[in-house]
Amino acid sequence: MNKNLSFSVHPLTSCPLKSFPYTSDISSLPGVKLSYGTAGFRADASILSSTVYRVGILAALRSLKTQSVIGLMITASHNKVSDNGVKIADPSGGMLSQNWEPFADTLANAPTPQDLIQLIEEFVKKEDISFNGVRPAEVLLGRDTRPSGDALLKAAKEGITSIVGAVATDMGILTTPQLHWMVRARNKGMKASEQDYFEQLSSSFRCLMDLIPSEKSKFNGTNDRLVVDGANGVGGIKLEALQKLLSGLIIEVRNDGENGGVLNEGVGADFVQKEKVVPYGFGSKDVGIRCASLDGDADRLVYFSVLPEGSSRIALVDGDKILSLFALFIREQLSILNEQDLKNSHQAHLGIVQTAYANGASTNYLKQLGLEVNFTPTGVKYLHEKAAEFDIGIYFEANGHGTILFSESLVGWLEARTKELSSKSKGSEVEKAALRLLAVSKLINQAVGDALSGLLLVEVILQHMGWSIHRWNELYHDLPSRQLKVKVADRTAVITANAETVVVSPPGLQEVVNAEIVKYPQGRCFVRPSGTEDVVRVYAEASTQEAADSLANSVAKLVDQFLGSKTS
Ligand SMILES: CC(=O)N[C@H]1[C@@H](OP(=O)(O)O)O[C@H](CO)[C@@H](O)[C@@H]1O
Ligand SMILES: [Mg+2]
Repeated sequence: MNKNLSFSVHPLTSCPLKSFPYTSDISSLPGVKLSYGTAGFRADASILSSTVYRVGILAALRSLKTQSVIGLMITASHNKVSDNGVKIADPSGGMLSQNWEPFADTLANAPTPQDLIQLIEEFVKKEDISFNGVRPAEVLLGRDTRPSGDALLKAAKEGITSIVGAVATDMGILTTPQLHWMVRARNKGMKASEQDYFEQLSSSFRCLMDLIPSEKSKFNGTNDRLVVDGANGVGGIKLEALQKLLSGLIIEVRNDGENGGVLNEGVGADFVQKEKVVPYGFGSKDVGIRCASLDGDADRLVYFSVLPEGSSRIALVDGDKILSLFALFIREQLSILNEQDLKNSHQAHLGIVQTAYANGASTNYLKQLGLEVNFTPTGVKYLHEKAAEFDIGIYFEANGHGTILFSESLVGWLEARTKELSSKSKGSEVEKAALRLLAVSKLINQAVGDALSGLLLVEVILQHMGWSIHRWNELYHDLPSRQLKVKVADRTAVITANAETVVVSPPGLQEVVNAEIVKYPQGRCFVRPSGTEDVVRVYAEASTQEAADSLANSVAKLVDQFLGSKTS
């Protein structure tokens, strides 16, 4: 392999690239084609260095194009420890702009260094990226606790600094949401260190705790205790650091990676949500206690309590229920403001965003509260984009990834109004509601779903309501559901519409699925190609578990008939 291919400056773009130390290790693996999906690039860590190197180049170009700080996170989230991945945080702290994803794909899959150089030159020209007289590129780097992180970090740094003048700043081992938070903070000219993150979360948590109505807080010694499964990843370590700044909450972290546990193996939010059993380290001693589980990079959060019968079964409190709890609290504060504050010219609009995987019972519950519920395709980027359309937009995937977005205009109004009220109506209900909303906007990560900030918000709302996890879980009862994966010859043959609830191609499939659904009371079922695995997913819901299983199985058979089994 040509290890240090020198590059001559292109006459048209004057693209001052230096060298290409990582020739493509992907091209030597026939059949491997990477695609920048909802989770960036993910694969076995041993084949990723050239990809991460190339994403380093991409991040530096993105920084030049936007004239802002960009983030590059090395993680494979809830996947196994031998996997790794890489994704980019845009200037807002959100996901990489969707119109750069095709470039990311071609860059990652370019077979030779020459192809790579040509692609970059063409893209730089097309996007009109300038190298002269502009702010040099700056990329913040983060990685999770995976052992492969160090080597991939080195590849990323080399990719970034192959663009002349570009600066790569290593922020260390972080949760994914911490890195996104830092990118957003840097671009807003705010303090952006890890300590600043911890201080913002802990001070807004304290503020919300201080605003709990005294008659509502029925918590006693047992109820301020929370046990957290850290998935043997980065989240548990960070939570242990964060909790030193908190009072009024006792957190015990298990599976923090210190005692030989393997990342995501029998632990973590993905395992708990999918398997609906206790993670390793939990059992009959925990019956009735409030427990939470983070995923490997701490951007997903679910709660659970261990059931008395057996000791491995749990009552799962998933992302839909976290969303419902948040929606109730926000709605309560907004109605105080909208109804009682005569000066409130800002009648704030609250919107809820879910995907088709949200349990139908949660959607019904939210609609019964009078809330507007919107649906988007699966993938955080779609939910986030939709939620940003509201004054306050709450989004969650059932798997526990979500957050609450506040519009800048609402935050500006709340800041001004709380100042005004603090001199004229100090201690009034209206002032408290405005202060609470402002504190939530600072506590909950505005860049991306964040298990640590989500956890603190859940905890303070439960204390505000005086609720146990059982009371919370009783908000509504989930409809029985079943998810299946079908391996087909070509999953891209499945094309969907209406937020992935209707199959438009292959023709005729939706009609036969509909004919199945009508056989089941409260039946709902949809079919979509996964964005992260080479499978077609089938989701079914019905009034009993047997019916949901039977509906899912029949539809999986239909998918198989229409699309043909995978031959390998
Ligand atoms: C049913 C399901 O859980 N789908 C997950 C999964 O996407 P798929 O496109 O379904 O593979 O991974 C995504 C990225 O982590 C996550 O956003 C999404 O919720
Ligand atoms: Mg994750």
